[in-house]
Amino acid sequence: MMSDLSATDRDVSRETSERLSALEGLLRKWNPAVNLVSKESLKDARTRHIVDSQQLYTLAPRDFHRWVDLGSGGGFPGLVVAILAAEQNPEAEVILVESDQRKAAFLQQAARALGVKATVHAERIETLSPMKADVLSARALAALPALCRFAERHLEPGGVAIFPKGANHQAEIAEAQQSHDFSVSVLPSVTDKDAAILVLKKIKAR
Ligand SMILES: C[S@@+](CC[C@H](N)C(=O)[O-])C[C@H]1O[C@@H](n2cnc3c(N)ncnc32)[C@H](O)[C@@H]1O
Repeated sequence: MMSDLSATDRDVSRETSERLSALEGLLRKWNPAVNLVSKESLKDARTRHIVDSQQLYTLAPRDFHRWVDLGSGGGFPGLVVAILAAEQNPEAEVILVESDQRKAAFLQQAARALGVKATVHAERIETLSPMKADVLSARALAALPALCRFAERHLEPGGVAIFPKGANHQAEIAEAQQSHDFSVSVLPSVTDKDAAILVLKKIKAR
């Protein structure tokens, strides 16, 4: 595990830092009942979930209008994005999509308790009408070809997709290039030396 003292963690206001800590508290409280994240990952929740999500925010345009996080689970990265946007881009919309009703209830209640704006869609991505996002994210949801299909439907032309991926990311890129054209930047993760963050633009089916 690499350092959790990334620049992203230092450069937030006290209120934002308190909200991030409160999210960690809510995660620990709800996790035994709802299984939001693996029990093992809670030992290092700040790095594994919060800092891991914060680093994605820094890769998006600062003045994004609508960020859609697909398969948000316990709120990673979606709730962290909503917390950071409350300070840095308060007019922006943050939309979380989560089909598991209990997890969606957690997301709704957590956003309210944290005092941040987030819209939760408790339904399957496949049944949503096009979301017109200018930033789309998904962590641990699906392989890259499937994420590209979601992006085709939900990302505006000119938008950016941010997908954190594991050690297998190069193979996933090669597979996705069979079905889609896109530009991709492969960036290192500050929380896991084997992981990468893929930033895709101009995603189009071949
Ligand atoms: C492995 S979890 C990852 C959760 C979170 N993004 C994270 O990284 O901690 C994947 C989540 O996506 C949700 N999910 C899976 N398929 C979905 C779909 N088709 N539509 C909406 N949510 C979906 C699951 O319920 C689950 O909470």
